Amino acid sequence: MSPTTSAGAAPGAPPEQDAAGPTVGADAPLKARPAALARALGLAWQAGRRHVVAYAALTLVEAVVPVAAAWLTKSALDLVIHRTEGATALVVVGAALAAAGVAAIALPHVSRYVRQELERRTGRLAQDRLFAGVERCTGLARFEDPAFLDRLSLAHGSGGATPSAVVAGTLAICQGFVTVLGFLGALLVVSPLLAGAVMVAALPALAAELRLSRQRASMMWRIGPMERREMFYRQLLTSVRAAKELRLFGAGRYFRSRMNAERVAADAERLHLDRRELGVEGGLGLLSGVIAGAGLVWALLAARDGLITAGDVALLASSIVGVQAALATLVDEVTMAHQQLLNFDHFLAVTGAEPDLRLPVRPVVPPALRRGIEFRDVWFRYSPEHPWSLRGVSFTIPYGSAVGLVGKNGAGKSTIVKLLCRFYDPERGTILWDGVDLRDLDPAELRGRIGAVFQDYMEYDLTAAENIAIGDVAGRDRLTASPARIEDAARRAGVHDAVSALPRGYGTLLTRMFFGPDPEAGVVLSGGQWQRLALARAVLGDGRDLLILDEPSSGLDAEAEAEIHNRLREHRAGRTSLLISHRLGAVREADALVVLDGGRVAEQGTHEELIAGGGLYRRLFGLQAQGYQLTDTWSPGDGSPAGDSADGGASPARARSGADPGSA
Ligand SMILES: Nc1ncnc2c1ncn2[C@@H]1O[C@H](COP(=O)(O)OP(=O)(O)OP(=O)(O)O)[C@@H](O)[C@H]1O
Repeated sequence: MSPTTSAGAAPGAPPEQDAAGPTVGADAPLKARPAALARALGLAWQAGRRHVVAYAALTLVEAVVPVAAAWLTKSALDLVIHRTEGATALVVVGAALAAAGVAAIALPHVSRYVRQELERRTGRLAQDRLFAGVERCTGLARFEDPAFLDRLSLAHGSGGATPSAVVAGTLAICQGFVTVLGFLGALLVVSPLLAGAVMVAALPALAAELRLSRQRASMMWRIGPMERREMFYRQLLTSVRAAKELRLFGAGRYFRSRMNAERVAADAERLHLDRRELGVEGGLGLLSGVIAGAGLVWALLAARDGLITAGDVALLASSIVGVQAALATLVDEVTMAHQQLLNFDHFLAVTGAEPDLRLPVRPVVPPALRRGIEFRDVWFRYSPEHPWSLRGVSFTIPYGSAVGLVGKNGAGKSTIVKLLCRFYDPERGTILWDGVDLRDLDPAELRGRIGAVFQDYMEYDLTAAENIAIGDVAGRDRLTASPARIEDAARRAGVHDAVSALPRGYGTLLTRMFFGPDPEAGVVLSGGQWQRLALARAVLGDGRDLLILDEPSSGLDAEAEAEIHNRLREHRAGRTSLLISHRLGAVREADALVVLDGGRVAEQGTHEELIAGGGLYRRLFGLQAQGYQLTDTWSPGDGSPAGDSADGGASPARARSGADPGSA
């Protein structure tokens, strides 16, 4: 299966339409789906039923108030001018009018309060659902798919606010309808013709606004990649890691101009749409104004001729303004809800996406490793557009033995590690865990049996203890490793002394990010100390069947590296492990070595066998050993014991992480 297609899709097949929404990675949706509306309302309902009900009740009352106020004003005027009733009626109407005024002032505040709480609740629920959806991506391929990343950022932006905005929008639409109907009723009483004209003017406005909202959603989709690139440059310009190089190379200005260029391009798209909106909305506003003006002139003339009363004129004026205001709100709300729903589709696509890796219907719980792990004719590429990274790789990691993986940069070593952890599936061939295909195992269970230090290990902005405890997360809300286990892992990784010497020992925060008044609150570790912490994390889970060490000591000084390797050798004793290092001296003692070249296994055997074989390994080893000779006696390729000397072999080289031994 290709890593970029949905689970179960054949390589090269079009992406699947998932049940919950549009396909992850598909084009921008342009039609709001009723299913999306139902899901958004459902989410808001789950987040806060009482708030939805209260908000609905308040909205309906708000809808009726202006119509009631207009009728009451008309009645009051007619009572005053025609004196048909006594003072009591006037007092009642006046009191009712005052109550309507109070309601008109107070209700928006109350409903805003309710709406804000509803927003917070749905926002929390939506965020949790979104990240649960992200967690369902058990592999890595989705995180390398730009279309998915765009969808994710839009989903993040829209998911939290959308359900409550859709509830508010739907209710505002209902409110608009009630208000419009009330005023139209009033208008019909005074002038059916005018009522018709006001209504007809509103329909093109509705259609135009809907069209604009589709264009806005599509524009947001188009500028998504620009915004992501802009964000990348922004983060780069403020990142501590990048600061050294940016200053040394004077590259800050270059990245600033690229950041600005992205913003300019995105803003040009926004401006284009804003202009279109201005034209359309300005034209529609003009049309409404003409209708309202004509209606008022007619009403004044009709009142002068005695055809209608002064109260009717007041009612007509309120109704025209009320209908147009309600229609404008209606149009705005429909547009807004439509746009929110289009964005909500991204949320649904992420939360409803199938897992990126095919999961077995009845996953096998991986048995404790007893025989070993076998790569059998494994072919893999990161996507159909990429070249093969592994081409028919076959080798075995026998139970209880240490296998070293060596090869030049790009040979495929880290790719093998990623396949072993099942971050991707091979396109052809199989990886067997005691004879069981990795694809038949539960990925979480499989990963629970593996301890690993990755080449690009993480540095968490947490305490030292937490940085280690993350290596064995059992609970959902808290880290469960005991202080004794954490300390034991730190000792094995040779970082206990350094951590103990920190201002607050294991409780020291390893970042200056969350700064405060306390200078001891956070410290910054050296690269090698961070690497040791990553190592401690990997060796924390004691019962793990397989230990993977991808360049575990690249950042350490020579003495520290020797010490760490001794400790790790003790820790590995009798365990199954896969070691990757460009420093061949660090892996030569492995039980077997697998040499990769261009995604193929070039040779396999013990250090002695490979040296005797005179192939790639011998050449690489010779080149490294040459750099460490006290006397210049080694000649690459002659296989003389000098290369196998203590200096040439066992002493750790000072190559940096990722250095190509071929170019040492
Ligand atoms: N995420 C990725 N997407 C696309 N191609 C990738 C990705 N990761 C690695 N590759 C490609 O796969 C090939 C093997 O890379 P890999 O990282 O496995 O090599 P490596 O032997 O670990 O190299 P190094 O010694 O430099 O760490 C390379 O050609 C690389 O460009």
